[in-house]
Amino acid sequence: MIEVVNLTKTFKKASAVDQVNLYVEPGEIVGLLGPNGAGKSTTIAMLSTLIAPTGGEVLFNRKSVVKQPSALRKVLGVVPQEIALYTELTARENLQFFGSIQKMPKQLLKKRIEIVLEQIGLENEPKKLVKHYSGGMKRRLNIGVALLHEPEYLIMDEPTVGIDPQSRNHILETVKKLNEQLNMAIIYTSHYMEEVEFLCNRIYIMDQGRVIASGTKEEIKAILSSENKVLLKLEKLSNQFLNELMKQPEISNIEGKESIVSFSVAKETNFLPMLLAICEKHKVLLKSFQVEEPTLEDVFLHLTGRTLRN
Ligand SMILES: Nc1ncnc2c1ncn2[C@@H]1O[C@H](COP(=O)(O)OP(=O)(O)OP(=O)(O)O)[C@@H](O)[C@H]1O
Repeated sequence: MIEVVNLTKTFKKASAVDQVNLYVEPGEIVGLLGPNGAGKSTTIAMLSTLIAPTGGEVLFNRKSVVKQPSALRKVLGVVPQEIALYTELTARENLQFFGSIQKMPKQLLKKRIEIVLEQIGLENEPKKLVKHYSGGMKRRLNIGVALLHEPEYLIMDEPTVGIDPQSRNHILETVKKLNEQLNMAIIYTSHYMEEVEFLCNRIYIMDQGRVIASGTKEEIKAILSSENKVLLKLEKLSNQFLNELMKQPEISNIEGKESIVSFSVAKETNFLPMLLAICEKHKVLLKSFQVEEPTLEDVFLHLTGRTLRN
């Protein structure tokens, strides 16, 4: 098990990571969710022994990683946010190169390269140079490099940023397979709430260097268990209608865009008579309405007053 205890990193007095506590058990997928600058990359840089903490500890099987980094390094793969590949080489040549600088035995490396190429879905691109790859293919190869030594824990730092939807789905499916078939533990950082919801068993939500919520999806959403989100589809949005909604004390987080309006309301509130009366008053035609359970995005908004992707 990897444990992070009161982990802190300060850059020139500015706190990038502030007293973070988290753990990852073998075989689970843990999500680190947070907006840009939340401290996710800095946390995993310390987790993967790339930078030293200012305070706190990283433990692997109860032993300090700072004092003894090699035990964790042996079982850890890291997929960095930046693509680090040789573009004048093929995928196989890149894997060959990265395997040999890790001093992997020749026969083992040969075998692992074939397995990894299949895992990342690049087995049918033997002659193509990486410079001719799409962004998504490069990301897949970047993941492949981290898989060469068959890690038990894999850290992935925003692996789907800036790639096409097809490659994104491929990466998400690969992550699921690695976890389900090989029991690999994955630490997955993202600012895409849907990815974290789809993949992760447990989630840590970070903001401004701190963990502001953690637990299973259900536990985190239970923070808002007293509220539902209501989505209205109108024929046409009017400002008077929105203003009148904003005056209602029982509803909050009102947003209106084009013909869609959303707001939060306490679960036990019977808001329909009030809503229909406002529609009637402002001659707004209500085409449909939907009551939804809260999402992780709603929890983030509730805790910070901001959206994840602003
Ligand atoms: N080497 C550094 N020197 C100074 N400040 C840094 C350094 N690395 C990170 N920071 C600052 O620490 C804070 C956290 O950054 P970090 O990259 O960990 O966030 P993040 O959640 O990974 O965001 P992103 O998704 O943009 O990578 C930011 O304010 C960032 O500017």
